[in-house]
Amino acid sequence: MRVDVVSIFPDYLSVLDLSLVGKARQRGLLDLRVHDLRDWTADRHRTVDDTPFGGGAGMVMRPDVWGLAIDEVLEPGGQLVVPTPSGEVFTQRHAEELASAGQLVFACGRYEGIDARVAEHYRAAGVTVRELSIGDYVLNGGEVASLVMIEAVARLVPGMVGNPESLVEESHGAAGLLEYPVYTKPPSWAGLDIPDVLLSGHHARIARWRRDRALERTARRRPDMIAALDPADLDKHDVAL
Ligand SMILES: Nc1ccccc1-c1cnco1
Repeated sequence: MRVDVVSIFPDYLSVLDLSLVGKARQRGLLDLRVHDLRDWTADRHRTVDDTPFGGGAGMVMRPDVWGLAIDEVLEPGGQLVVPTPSGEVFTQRHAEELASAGQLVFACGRYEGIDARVAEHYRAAGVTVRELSIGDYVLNGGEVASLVMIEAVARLVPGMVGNPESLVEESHGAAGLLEYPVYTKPPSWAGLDIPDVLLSGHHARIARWRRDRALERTARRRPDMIAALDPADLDKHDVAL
């Protein structure tokens, strides 16, 4: 998979040289390229933004500069990802969909955003354009959101992680529930012991305990996920004793 990131702060993406994504690049599993949007400007000041039509505070990123950059970087069949607070909220489902693309181009907007005609232009040209938010909070730009999405997508690329079983995300995937609490040695710490059932060696009871804790935690923290559970799946969480 090829991933391109276009930003006015390309150094922000240098963290991608580390860890999982860095290893994937070295192993040729991921072709990651970072570009400075200003390389597609023609003026002395390398201008990428201007005042908004209709007035208002802040600046808007120019469509002509973005168009030159995306025209050069986007391959046929590649998808355009525009991190934006006004986008669909990014979920594991989006990560799975994006992981099957041949190329992803992340357009990192700053200021008040990118001129709306950019997304409109590429959609009209038949390009899949995904305007995605990573959550309801304000960031200064799309770089951090791109890092989040690139990590979520890259780890799904075949060969990226050693044990494919670990890809079935406990918190957002296998059972549609949040992860149950986990414990490791020492068995007693700060006057706190681990639940006895986890020492029982009774696997069915352990599985039941874990399912119950996951259901409790999900009901308390993410009632929306409980509401989204397919009743037919509910028996998936049931464990015969
Ligand atoms: N706040 C932002 C500003 C610029 C580009 C993306 C975002 C964003 C993405 N997900 C949440 O916020």
